[in-house]
Amino acid sequence: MKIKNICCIGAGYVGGPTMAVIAQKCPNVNVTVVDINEKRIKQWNDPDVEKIPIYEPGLSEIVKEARGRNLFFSTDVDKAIDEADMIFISVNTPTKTYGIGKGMAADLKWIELCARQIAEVSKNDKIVIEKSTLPVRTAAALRDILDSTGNGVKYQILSNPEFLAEGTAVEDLRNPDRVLIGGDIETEEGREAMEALVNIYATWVPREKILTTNVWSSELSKLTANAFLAQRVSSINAMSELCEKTGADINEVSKAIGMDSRIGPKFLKASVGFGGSCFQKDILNLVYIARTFNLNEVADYWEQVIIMNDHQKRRFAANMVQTMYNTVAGKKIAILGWAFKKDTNDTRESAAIYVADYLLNEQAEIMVYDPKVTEEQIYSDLDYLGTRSGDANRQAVTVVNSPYEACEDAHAIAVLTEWDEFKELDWQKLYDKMLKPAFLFDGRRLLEPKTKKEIGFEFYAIGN
Ligand SMILES: NC(=O)c1ccc[n+]([C@@H]2O[C@H](COP(=O)([O-])OP(=O)(O)OC[C@H]3O[C@@H](n4cnc5c(N)ncnc54)[C@H](O)[C@@H]3O)[C@@H](O)[C@H]2O)c1
Ligand SMILES: O=c1ccn([C@@H]2O[C@H](COP(=O)(O)OP(=O)(O)O[C@H]3O[C@H](CO)[C@@H](O)[C@H](O)[C@H]3O)[C@@H](O)[C@H]2O)c(=O)[nH]1
Repeated sequence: MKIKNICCIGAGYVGGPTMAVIAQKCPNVNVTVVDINEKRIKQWNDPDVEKIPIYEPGLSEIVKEARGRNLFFSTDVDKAIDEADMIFISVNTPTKTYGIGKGMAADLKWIELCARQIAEVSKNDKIVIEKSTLPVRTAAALRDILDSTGNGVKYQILSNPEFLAEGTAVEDLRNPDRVLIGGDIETEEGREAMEALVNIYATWVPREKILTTNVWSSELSKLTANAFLAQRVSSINAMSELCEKTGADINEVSKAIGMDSRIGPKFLKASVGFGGSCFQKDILNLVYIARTFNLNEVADYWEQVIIMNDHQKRRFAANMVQTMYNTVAGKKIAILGWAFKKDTNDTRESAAIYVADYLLNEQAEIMVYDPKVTEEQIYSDLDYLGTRSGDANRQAVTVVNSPYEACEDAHAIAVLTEWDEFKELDWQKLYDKMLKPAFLFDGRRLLEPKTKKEIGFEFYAIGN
């Protein structure tokens, strides 16, 4: 089966970069990324390619090369569905904020809307691909909806979860550890559909890295991968607290255990807590699924990863208050870094939001500097928590364009994202601008302690 037209519904952090790379690698396939968010599509089409809505190293260059050639961004969802042989669904699947499963289950309303729209518009057979992260067995619901029109159109449903990490999306897409494709391996049509998708990826991914499984294994593998990764971060963060009490150093512990080839060195960096749109949401979803099957021990086991992460964020902020003589009321605190990790402008579930909220409850005055996150986004993150009014957030928080401005007359600095540029700052200059004693809290183990202490900082780092 030769694929000529691909449609991707959802022009977000996954749909945008993933389709840009497919378009670049497969110049003979037309790729149209559609979204109901007009502003987002307008940004993707901005003549100034640096203004595309997602910051990822290397992405603007790819968009520049492929956009207008075989990569298109549009709000005309129906047209793109109609023309496509293959449709990726890459819409958001956040944690539900209402009704049954509130705060735990994945909200599948956008997925269902896509399925209904595909069913309504399609006039010829299609391969429909779950790119979004979904609860295991969602494909069965998609099939029900797609097959319910009775218009004779046949669908093959595949699961093709995305494993890219933000900040390294382009590199991860170009050189994935594996590509996972789940489908109906029992039927000829199912195998053909899987082969069509395998062929797209095989343009640039070695065949042995393309894994095919049944649909349920593929859906569940995505949740499992995120649960395992997040569990490593919570495990090392749990140990960081013990390090702080015992004189052990978490970086030394990480290195020592990571050299065991059975453990491996990655994802053992202690931090102020993991953030991002995926880990928490996917584990909560996993916990919810386990509970619906009455697997309470399984659910409790994974829930602990989240409990530990919430504790890490809270205890970092509490330690700041305690260290600064048990009060930060009226004190100016500079937060360096708002994104949930470096090299992205994404702030979803960023630890910085929760640390700031905690400090604001203690009546601190906050200055924020992040190289990629906008002022509008920072206020919207705080407003979303609903802890205080929008006016109160704007009164207590100031967003600035330079770290030096953030530190003017500050009592403390908290480094909450591991941006490389923070390592290169003129720390003497920052110190000189601050009130004394000048406190420096490193939530990322980014900074070299010795030189900071020599300057005169009261220096505290996670797990030290
Ligand atoms: N962000 C990541 O790094 C990452 C990595 C792997 C997997 N995922 C998963 O991929 C999915 C998408 O994540 P994201 O970060 O790209 O989300 P996102 O919020 O950045 O993008 C989703 C987009 O879908 C659009 N949308 C929603 N319903 C629509 C509809 N009916 N028609 C057209 N457009 C619609 C939204 O307007 C939005 O722009 C989620 O399931 C997520 O769990 C995300
Ligand atoms: O040793 C580590 C590694 C990560 N983190 C933090 O963990 C969070 C998540 O980081 P990362 O996994 O690198 O970024 P994401 O973009 O959230 O990617 C995860 O979530 C995606 C969405 O499902 C998956 O596709 C990826 O494979 C998975 O790594 C960030 O806050 C990191 O700072 C740590 O604190 N210590």
